[in-house]
Amino acid sequence: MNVAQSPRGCAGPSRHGYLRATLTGSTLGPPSQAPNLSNLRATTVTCSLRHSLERPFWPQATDIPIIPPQAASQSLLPKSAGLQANMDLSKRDSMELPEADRAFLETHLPSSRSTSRPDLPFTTLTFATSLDSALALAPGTRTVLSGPQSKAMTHYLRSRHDGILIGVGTALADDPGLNCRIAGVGGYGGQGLEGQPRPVVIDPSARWDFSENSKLFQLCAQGQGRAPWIVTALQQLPADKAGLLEKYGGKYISLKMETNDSGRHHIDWHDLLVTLRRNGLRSIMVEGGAQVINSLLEPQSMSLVDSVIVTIAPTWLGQGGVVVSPARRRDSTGTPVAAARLTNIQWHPVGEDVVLCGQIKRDS
Ligand SMILES: NC(=O)c1ccc[n+]([C@@H]2O[C@H](COP(=O)([O-])OP(=O)(O)OC[C@H]3O[C@@H](n4cnc5c(N)ncnc54)[C@H](O)[C@@H]3O)[C@@H](O)[C@H]2O)c1
Ligand SMILES: Nc1nc(=O)c(N)c(NC[C@H](O)[C@H](O)[C@H](O)COP(=O)(O)O)[nH]1
Repeated sequence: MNVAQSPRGCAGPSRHGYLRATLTGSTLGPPSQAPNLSNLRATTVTCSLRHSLERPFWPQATDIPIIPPQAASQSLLPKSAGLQANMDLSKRDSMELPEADRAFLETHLPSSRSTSRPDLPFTTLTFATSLDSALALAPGTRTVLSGPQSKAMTHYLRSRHDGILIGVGTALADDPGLNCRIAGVGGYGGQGLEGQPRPVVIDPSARWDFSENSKLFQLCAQGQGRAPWIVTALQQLPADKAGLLEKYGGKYISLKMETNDSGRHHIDWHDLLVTLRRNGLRSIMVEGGAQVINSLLEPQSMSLVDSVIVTIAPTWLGQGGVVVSPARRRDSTGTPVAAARLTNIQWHPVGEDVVLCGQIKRDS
């Protein structure tokens, strides 16, 4: 089977359009732990760099394992994974990212590229996706996509940014730690909280019912992470939650947000990023989920993104997942056009995944 697709798994901007597969010969190759497609000799997927709009045309993944078994124990992990077996238990949770797996990132990171706007943080959009552009099997379902090496890469990215931003949907689904577990950063053999990013959660109506038992606050208590800043549209804040945040050095940030007819909030990304910069965050990695990413990829916001680093796992999650797919865009004649395109592209195999780095093309 040989197909050309957009990062979200589409073969064309519309049923009658034709996606120009601008990458010849660059294929992901047969995923080493692909679902059992024994009737196919090889699966070659050529990923174009354009977000198209149509629903993915991949067949429903029904009778095939949707998540290949991860290496069940450390002893199965290749040494290069940085998660060697028999590690010193005091660093049990920490990871390492070999130099060979980090050098290619350098030109896409804040230190080597400062944002051209001093009032804004350097903003990196980074997430892990399936071959059909899904972040998770279903809303509210935390789904492991990254292999151990690209997971370590994500944690390395966290050590290189002042802040890490998610939406409340991710906080509710994952109970995430949102810290960095690279060996040598604060809490993992380093000083204080050096290298630990500030978690930022967009939660307009304060839906996140966090407590001392939330993973993030447990890490704070252990000196292995920072307390979150929660961005809300509320002026009156829940006192108990505000008290818990303050206890660990976090806070609510109230920001004016537009609401649509159904009462859904829509943050102004420029306002948010200026506010975070004013609070001292010089760089932010936006990790997801899909609603956060799709809104940041809207025409009026996408120019705020300085760098894109996407981990593509060799897995189809099938229809019904949480999909990254920006809103439809049309040209002046009303014809559907690609929503966004990357430029200055680099593809790097990391373990069984491939990592795509680039910048959003300005005339996207
Ligand atoms: N694979 C990955 O890299 C990755 C990363 C993050 C999350 N996830 C997964 O994605 C799922 C969560 O994604 P999701 O899309 O459901 O939720 P989300 O994390 O995008 O949060 C959605 C909520 O955040 C707020 N929000 C988001 N964008 C906003 C905007 N522009 N203005 C105002 N408020 C905004 C709203 O309250 C919205 O309901 C979970 O299953 C999680 O495990 C995967
Ligand atoms: N890079 C990446 N690969 C994945 O397979 C996956 N599921 C996520 N998901 C990101 C999301 O933001 C998760 O909530 C945090 O990754 C939680 O993980 P931590 O507890 O912070 O380590 N990210």
